[in-house]
Formats: sequence, structure tokens, C-alpha cells
Amino acid sequence: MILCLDAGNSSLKLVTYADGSVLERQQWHYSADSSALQNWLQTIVAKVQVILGSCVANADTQAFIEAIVNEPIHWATSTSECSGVVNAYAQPENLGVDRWLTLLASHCALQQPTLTIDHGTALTFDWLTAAGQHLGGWITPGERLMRNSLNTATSRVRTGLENNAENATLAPAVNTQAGVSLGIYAALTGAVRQAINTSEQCFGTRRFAIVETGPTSLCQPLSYDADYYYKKDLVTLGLLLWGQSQDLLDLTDIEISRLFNWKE
Ligand SMILES: Nc1ncnc2c1ncn2[C@@H]1O[C@H](COP(=O)(O)OP(=O)(O)O)[C@@H](O)[C@H]1O
Ligand SMILES: CC(C)(COP(=O)(O)O)[C@@H](O)C(=O)NCCC(=O)O
Ligand SMILES: [K+]
Repeated sequence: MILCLDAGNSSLKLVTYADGSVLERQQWHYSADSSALQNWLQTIVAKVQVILGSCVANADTQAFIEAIVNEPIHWATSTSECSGVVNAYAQPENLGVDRWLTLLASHCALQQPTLTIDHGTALTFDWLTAAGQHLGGWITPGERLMRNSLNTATSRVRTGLENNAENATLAPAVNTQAGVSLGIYAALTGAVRQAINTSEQCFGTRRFAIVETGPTSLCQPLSYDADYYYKKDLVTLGLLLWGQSQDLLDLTDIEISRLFNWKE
């Protein structure tokens, strides 16, 4: 069994894999108690052969994760090239490793011009050619971060943190709560719309793929010609490819096709 850890800025996502399939998923928000996570780790640790990790959270969080896992973790890093993908950054290690891993996964599965979108603490966009050349990307605050900014930097906006813009019509709102929800929803989907327009320009075609990850989809309500894939575990899928490239794993062709044959 392989254990993959995706430590974002808000939560740790854990996925176990065997025979090219997901066995289990767990999530721990850093603000919550970690005892349920620790109990779960105890039940699987004897069965785990290798642990791979992606971390964009701070060093204290990473050290805490290492302490509770209490087994060696192979932490991935962003490099100039891996698994056929070439990093656009002049200083490749500065690209968030979660972004880098989503690119490895998208390229392995699709090998077509791809816009990758990851909505977590931040909302990130990355462009990738069919040949695996990363063109760069954008970073913008995610939903919760936008809400927190309004709540902390204004004196009269105090809205709950629940996302109630799911059925948004983007009509003008007549109270603060709805104004914030719809305004943020418009900002996020507006950024997605701009990214789709940019994709058409940088790829020179409307025939590209959008790969999205995160708790909910921002793309689905929009209209576009691109092929669309929503993948829950994009970062951990990328971790498997990174582990394979480092000879930490030996995935078979059958396992790779199970994990990355998205077109079926
Ligand atoms: N139950 C929850 N507790 C705390 N934060 C949550 C919860 N559900 C969603 N969020 C918020 O949703 C956003 C996305 O979360 P997540 O996918 O965990 O981000 P990341 O991948 O950056 O860690 C974050 O801003 C996070 O604070
Ligand atoms: C952009 C991010 C903050 C996204 O983090 P997340 O929302 O997944 O917690 C992270 O990928 C990061 O810290 N990147 C480093 C800066 C960069 O990618 O240019
Ligand atoms: K993100």
C-alpha cells in the first residue's frame, strides 16, 4: 500500500493506493483536533510500504505531520523537469510543489494542451502544452481567503464562512451576506473565465483540456468548448508519478493505465 500526503495551507489530504486504485481518503484541517487522524494512521501504518508527500504549508506544520506519521516521508520538490514536464519557472523550486504535481498528473493522462485549476486556500491556474512544457500560471486568493479578508479588513462586513453561492445567479444582491457570497463567486468564476480566454490565446485553439481539482467545481457552471476533467486527487496522483520517477515505487503499466486513463 502507498500512502500519499498532500499538505496544503489549510488541510492535510491523505490517500492510500493499492493495485492502481484508491483505497481510502482522509482529511485533517489544521485547526481541528488531530486525534482521529492519528487513530486512522495507526490502523494503516503496518500495511504501508512507502509514504510520499507534497507540502506547501509552513515548516511547523510539516514537522507536526512528520511527528504524527512517525515513519519516513519522501517529500517531493519542484524541479526543472520530471515525468516529461518542463517547469516554466527560472527558479523551478519556487513553483509550489502541489502545482508541479498537478502538472505531472495532467500530462501523463492527457498529453494535450491543458489548463489546470486547483481551488484550495489559493486558487491556482497553470498552463501546459501537449509536449509537456509548462507555460506558467496565476495565483489568486481562494473563496475562504476572500471572505476572511473582507471580514478582517472592513468594519461592516461580518459574514459566515459557509459557501452559499452554489446556486448563484450572479444577480445584484440586496443584503451584505448575499453581496459577499455572490461577489466572491463572481470573482472566482470570473478568474476561471479569464483563464479559459487566456488558454485559447496561448494554445491557439479551443480544443484544449481543463483539469480541475478542489472540493467543488468552479468550471461546471460556465460554458466552454474544452474537454473537462474533475479529479479529486490530482496532487496525490502527481505524487505517484514523482515517486515512480525517483524509483521509490514500481507501478506497473496496468496500474498506470488504471490511474491515468481518464479519457474512458
Ligand atoms: N471544515 C473546514 N474547516 C476549516 N476550513 C475549511 C473547512 N472546509 C473548507 N475549509 C476552507 O476551504 C478552503 C480550501 O480548503 P483546502 O482544500 O483544505 O485547501 P488547501 O488545499 O490549501 O489546504 C480553505 O480556505 C479552508 O480553510
Ligand atoms: C500557490 C500556493 C499558495 C497554493 O497553495 P494551496 O492553496 O494549495 O494551499 C502554493 O502552491 C505555493 O505556496 N506556491 C509557491 C508560489 C508559487 O507557486 O509561485
Ligand atoms: K491551490
